[in-house]
Amino acid sequence: MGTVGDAVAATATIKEQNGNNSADKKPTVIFVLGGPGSGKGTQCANIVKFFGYTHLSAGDLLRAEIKSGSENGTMIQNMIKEGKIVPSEVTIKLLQKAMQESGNDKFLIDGFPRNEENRAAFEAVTKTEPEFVLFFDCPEEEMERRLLGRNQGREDDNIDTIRKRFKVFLESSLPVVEYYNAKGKVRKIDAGKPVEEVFEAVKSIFTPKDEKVKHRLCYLLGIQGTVVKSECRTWYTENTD
Ligand SMILES: Nc1ncnc2c1ncn2[C@@H]1O[C@H](COP(=O)(O)OP(=O)(O)OP(=O)(O)O)[C@@H](O)[C@H]1O
Ligand SMILES: Nc1ccn([C@@H]2O[C@H](COP(=O)(O)O)[C@@H](O)[C@H]2O)c(=O)n1
Ligand SMILES: [Mg+2]
Repeated sequence: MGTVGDAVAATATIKEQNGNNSADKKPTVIFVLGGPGSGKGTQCANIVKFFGYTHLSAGDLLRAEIKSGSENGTMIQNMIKEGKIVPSEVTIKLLQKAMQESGNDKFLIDGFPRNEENRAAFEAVTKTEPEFVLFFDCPEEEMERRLLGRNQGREDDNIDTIRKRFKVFLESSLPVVEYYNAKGKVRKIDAGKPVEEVFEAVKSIFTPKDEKVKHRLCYLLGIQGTVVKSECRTWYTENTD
């Protein structure tokens, strides 16, 4: 398992390769975490449509790296088959490249950071803290059912690797969620529900408070026949700064 020492070494290597980018404007980053099969990719696709973020899945980037025939391909493939976490240096380089190429400045980084080494190296290299962490909380039996039914030809969607991935999630990834929770940055979603219901909860996290007020007011004004104007005023006073 990677240590904080490894993370510092990875940071030094990436800095050497990238030069000093400290003058660059920092992007908005949201980390999307949750167990394997909790629905991170599914919900990120919805968030992209509604809120204009660029979705970067660390797992997808690693799988694309294998397909590209890169020198790291075999190592990455073996790690994924075993449900292990690829060294941060490799994953962060892929993330940084994808961020630069996107032309966007708002990112959903899905499935990263997966362990303490990922977290420390990303912050050290990019000097970027996430705006918040969207955490999909889902029972293990439900995640197992979803992964076994996913049918996308993923080499790690078999029961042996799934069990290894669950273990890594509990031992290495949950502590990262706890780290951000202690900083008040975690927005937890009950991800065991149907896709549409989960997205309703996600939307309310991404929708600014004044937008929520506007939507509610429009709703109340739309049914004015049954809801009197004074009730609208009371609601508005109670729900605005
Ligand atoms: N809320 C849901 N209810 C039922 N099925 C779902 C739900 N969300 C996603 N799924 C399905 O579960 C499977 C896994 O979803 P998804 O790929 O989004 O998970 P993930 O968290 O990205 O998983 P991984 O970490 O393995 O990449 C997919 O087949 C998807 O269609
Ligand atoms: N930060 C990460 C993210 C993923 N991996 C490896 O990829 C596998 C699949 O990831 P998904 O998010 O697509 O489920 C994962 O099990 C790891 O082997 C990684 O190393 N580091
Ligand atoms: Mg995914």
